[in-house]
Amino acid sequence: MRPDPQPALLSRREAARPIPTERDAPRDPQAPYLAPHLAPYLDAVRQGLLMIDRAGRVVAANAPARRLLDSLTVTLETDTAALPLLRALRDDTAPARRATLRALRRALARRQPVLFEVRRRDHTVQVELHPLAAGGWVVTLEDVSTRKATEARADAMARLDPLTGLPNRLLLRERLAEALERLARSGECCALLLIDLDRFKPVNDTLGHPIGDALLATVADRLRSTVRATDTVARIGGDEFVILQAGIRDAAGTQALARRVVDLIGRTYMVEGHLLTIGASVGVALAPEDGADADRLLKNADLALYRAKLDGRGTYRFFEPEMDARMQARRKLELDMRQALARREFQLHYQPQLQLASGTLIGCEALIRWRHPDRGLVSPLDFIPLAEEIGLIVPIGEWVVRQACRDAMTWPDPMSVAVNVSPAQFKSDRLVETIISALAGSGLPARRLEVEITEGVLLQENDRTLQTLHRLRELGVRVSMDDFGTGYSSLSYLRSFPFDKIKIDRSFVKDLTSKPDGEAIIRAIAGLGKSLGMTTVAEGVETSEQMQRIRLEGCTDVQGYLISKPVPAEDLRQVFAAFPQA
Ligand SMILES: Nc1nc2c(ncn2[C@@H]2O[C@@H]3COP(=O)(O)O[C@H]4[C@@H](O)[C@H](n5cnc6c(=O)[nH]c(N)nc65)O[C@@H]4COP(=O)(O)O[C@H]3[C@H]2O)c(=O)[nH]1
Repeated sequence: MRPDPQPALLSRREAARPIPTERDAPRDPQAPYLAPHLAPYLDAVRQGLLMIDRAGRVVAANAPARRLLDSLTVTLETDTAALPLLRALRDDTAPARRATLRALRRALARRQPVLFEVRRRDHTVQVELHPLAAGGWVVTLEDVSTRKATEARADAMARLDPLTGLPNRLLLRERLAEALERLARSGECCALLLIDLDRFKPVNDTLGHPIGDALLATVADRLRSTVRATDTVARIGGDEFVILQAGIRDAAGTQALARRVVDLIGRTYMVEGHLLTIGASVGVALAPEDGADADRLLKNADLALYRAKLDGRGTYRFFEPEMDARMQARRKLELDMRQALARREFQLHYQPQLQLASGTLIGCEALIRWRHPDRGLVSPLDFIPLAEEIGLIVPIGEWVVRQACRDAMTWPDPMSVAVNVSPAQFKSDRLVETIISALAGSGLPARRLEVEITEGVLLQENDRTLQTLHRLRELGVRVSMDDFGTGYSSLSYLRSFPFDKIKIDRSFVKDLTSKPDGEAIIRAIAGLGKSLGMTTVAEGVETSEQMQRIRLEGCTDVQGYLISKPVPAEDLRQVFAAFPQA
């Protein structure tokens, strides 16, 4: 037997009837809809309530329902047919209205509950239809304008960076999508400028986050002040900003903007009594030539930014297709490097250090080499920075320490071995444990191991770094400061930790004979070392004249091609034999 077909909400004829208007309103509009004895109960309900019978007629409506319908400028009349009434509940926006009607039609046909929202100016009413088992429907109406306004505010907040008030990555993405749509529709081009602050981290680390935050807010103001109202300035990361330049005609305007950004950000800041200088590197990608989708544009702007940083920072670069090729090469290097450890392609070379007073060799610095299957011997300068960037320096550095300790055990006591330790290794937490295990595994006494660090190490998380350095000192490992004088706070770092040794950068040794102040600098550092009880090693000594001067200026040790180039472990015996034993 076929089930009883559910009656339609309205017959065709009824549905075609126009919605009654104010003019047709009965004298007592409440009368037909609620039995007088029910009215006080249903009118007390907060929600609007409409009851629709099996024939699709509104048979009851409480007062809140009438008020809400009124607010939507829909009039309820005697004998109002439900479907035209529901149809009259429409959004002001055509697409939303079509979607609502479609959902309504489907739900009515299948007799399923349906919920939709009706927006009219600043009003939003939520309408919910529930089919009744016996036929007919109950409709609830609720004013959700306040909730909607709160949600809209929260939505807007979720798209803003709270610190600077600038659009965040999410909003930037939306604006970029709109710009690309305009590009497809009307050919209006746009540019994406990716801005990375140079030297922001040291400010944040040394002066604290409140100062860093205030600085970022000022940077945001400066960026805002230099763009047009149609452009978007966004903050998408700690010290990363983006400008989406809309409606550009040629690259000249973008170039001028990029130049302005570098100049503006590079000007001095006064933040809570601190005079600060930072810089900006900018990578630029243009749509459509550098990409017509958001991901491609962002990626290419990022490649251009990478180039700007490589070229010394404080500058801007436009994307060029060869940058992509270079990045591919970098990726290949990265892949090769990841395999190099397992394939035993790394090797240590050692460069001896000579004690000037005794004329004896006191130890060697371990310098890594990569014997690449296709490229031959690769200099650490060509792969250590990348290894640091991608964190691979941690396992590589571990291998260096273990191998260096094993090799040093074959040298005459008390010759020591010095290893370079990168900032990323200090961050990894494993450094001290690795060193303890390398010493234990090789049997090398801690006093024969030396750790060389550069200013880069001390620039990061100072307290934790100093703790690690102190732990190493407690083990008996010596700590030396490498490339002294090349950073801008070398002197202040000498006060923060009792280094055993200062290594004077080879640029000063090179200047020794060519620049008048070369001698004075070496003399000053040697004097400083002496008064602080630290040995001083001059690096990069290539001529006997340089060695002579260095001796006169008071340095204790020398290292350089004059003594020996870095050599493989197996050639060291020969080098040692050429010098008197300690
Ligand atoms: N022109 C000239 N150069 C001289 C002379 N004497 C030594 N050198 C070179 O100067 C560099 C000294 O090492 P560094 O300043 O620690 O600088 C090192 C160090 O920062 C890094 N490095 C090397 N091995 C390691 C390692 O195992 N771990 C880490 N983290 N870094 C390493 O790579 C840098 C470069 O290493 P190398 O290419 O081996 O370059 C070495 C060495 O070969 C000289 O008389 N004249």
